[in-house]
Amino acid sequence: MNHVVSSLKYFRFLWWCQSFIEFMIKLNQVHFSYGHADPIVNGVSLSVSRGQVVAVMGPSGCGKTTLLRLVAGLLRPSRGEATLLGAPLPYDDASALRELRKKMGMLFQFGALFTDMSVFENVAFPLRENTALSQADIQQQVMTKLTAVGLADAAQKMPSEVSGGMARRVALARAIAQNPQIMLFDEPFAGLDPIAMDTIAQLIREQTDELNAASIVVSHDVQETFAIADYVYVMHHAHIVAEGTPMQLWANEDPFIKRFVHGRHGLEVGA
Ligand SMILES: Nc1ncnc2c1ncn2[C@@H]1O[C@H](COP(=O)(O)OP(=O)(O)OP(=O)(O)O)[C@@H](O)[C@H]1O
Repeated sequence: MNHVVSSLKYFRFLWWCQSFIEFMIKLNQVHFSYGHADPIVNGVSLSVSRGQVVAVMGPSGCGKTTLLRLVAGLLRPSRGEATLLGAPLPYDDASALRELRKKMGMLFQFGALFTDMSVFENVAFPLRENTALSQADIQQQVMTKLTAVGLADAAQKMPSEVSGGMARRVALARAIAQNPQIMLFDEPFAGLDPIAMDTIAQLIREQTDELNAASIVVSHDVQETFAIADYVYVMHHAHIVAEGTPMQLWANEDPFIKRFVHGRHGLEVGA
């Protein structure tokens, strides 16, 4: 009897472990090119499990944003497979894709705010569009997110009345308004001062932990990104050329990785 109980405990333990290593995002040998041009993403595999912040870094033009668009299902791989929440992306089923996107929060590089809506309404927008929350719940959720990005006082301002850095934080609050399970951030630190950068980085970490979500951060900023990432992929010329924990990449002796990680980040594609 004891034997059976301990076996059951063991299987429950395995199941518990599995829930932690479950991949929320998985790309398997994904290829993509725009039209007939050279591949922009060439045989890329990556995975992100629950509660992980994974960074994709690399020089300008190496294909990072394209990779994020492939994860979001905005682009379809020419070869390979993209799996989200355990199932292949349903490219041919628009309504399934729409439902899936409701579980995603995306902050894209040029994700502009709606200029004719207040900061509050910008953050409320996805909640009004995609949920049946009451006005009171929307009010509470929006103010929670605005407080998290340090902008509760700016709720009634219009986008034209806030600075560029503040607008970016509003866009971030909007991206996480629905408590998404998958969060995709394209250059979330661009145009921010060091304090705001730190706030945003910590917020990405905290939201990922609180929601037990899976986040991908695309960034050039080694310091901020390494501070919050569990795992990092480095892209160059459409390929993943290195991967590991921030500590492992910090210690990587490859000349390209050393150059990227330890200083001169402004590498061009041909570097
Ligand atoms: N819609 C498009 N049509 C054709 N080519 C594109 C398109 N979008 C991006 N590209 C090209 O794909 C390559 C990779 O672009 P991508 O934006 O993915 O790079 P990135 O690594 O995110 O760059 P950055 O760090 O500068 O944002 C670039 O050469 C770019 O010009």
